[in-house]
Amino acid sequence: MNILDKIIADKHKELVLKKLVIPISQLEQAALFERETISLAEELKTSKTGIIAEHKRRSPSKSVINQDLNVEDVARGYEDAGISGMSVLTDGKYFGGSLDDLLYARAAVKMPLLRKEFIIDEYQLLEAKAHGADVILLIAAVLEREQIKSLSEFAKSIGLEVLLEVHNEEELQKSIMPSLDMLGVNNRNLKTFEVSIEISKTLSEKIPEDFVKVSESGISSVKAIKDLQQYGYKGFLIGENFMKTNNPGKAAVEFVRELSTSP
Ligand SMILES: O=P(O)(O)OC[C@@H](O)[C@@H](O)c1c[nH]c2ccccc12
Repeated sequence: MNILDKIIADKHKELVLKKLVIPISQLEQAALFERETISLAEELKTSKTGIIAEHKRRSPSKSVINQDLNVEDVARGYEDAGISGMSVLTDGKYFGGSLDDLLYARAAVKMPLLRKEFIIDEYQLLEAKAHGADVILLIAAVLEREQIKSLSEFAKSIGLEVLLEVHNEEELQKSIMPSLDMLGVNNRNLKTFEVSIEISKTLSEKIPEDFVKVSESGISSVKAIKDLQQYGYKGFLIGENFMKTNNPGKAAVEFVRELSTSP
């Protein structure tokens, strides 16, 4: 079993248990369920930087990244840096995140928030909405086309935007459909952890024009972003590069400054 298979097997178990504790009706009654969501796709289309900064305590590939920070401080720091949106990892077992992280980030900032999770069930979309997300991630590597269709359509029906993540051409071809808002190319292979931003470059021309293109993972320099912009990318998902510092907000400010002053 590769790591992705393990994560998904655990997710199935986790969901069975969660549903016993918090029924769907309770999620739908949450105050945040009524909140009007904000569009990340629109933000990326008009933004100069297009950075989506992530809150990530640890990961299966790097183990501990940073366990000492407060998610509200990180969120405020990112927002003050003028980034386009924030990604909040909510998986507990492998990434040290939680739905509470999403909730606290929501309480701290106004910018669009992405629930970064391994989504396999509509229940997780209701959770995302109830905890203040604006956008959800769907990972093509773990979903059939029919699942991508039903999950993305359900997300849209409750006002959530959809970022679909692919890592190769086959995943891209099976996934293209109108209910997606943004197409993300993950530069990291989730099964082997190998990272290369060349993947974003190669796949860029295969992505239909009407999707906002996002490059994800392994981005640590302004040069990489300048390069990717040449390939039509509007969004850049950055986690570790900010989270490994003791002040991710400050790291983001410096990065944004360099990006906006570089030719
Ligand atoms: O820390 P990085 O290399 O900047 O990567 C961020 C983000 O792209 C990565 O965390 C990610 C991309 N897709 C995912 C799917 C699940 C978990 C995590 C991810």
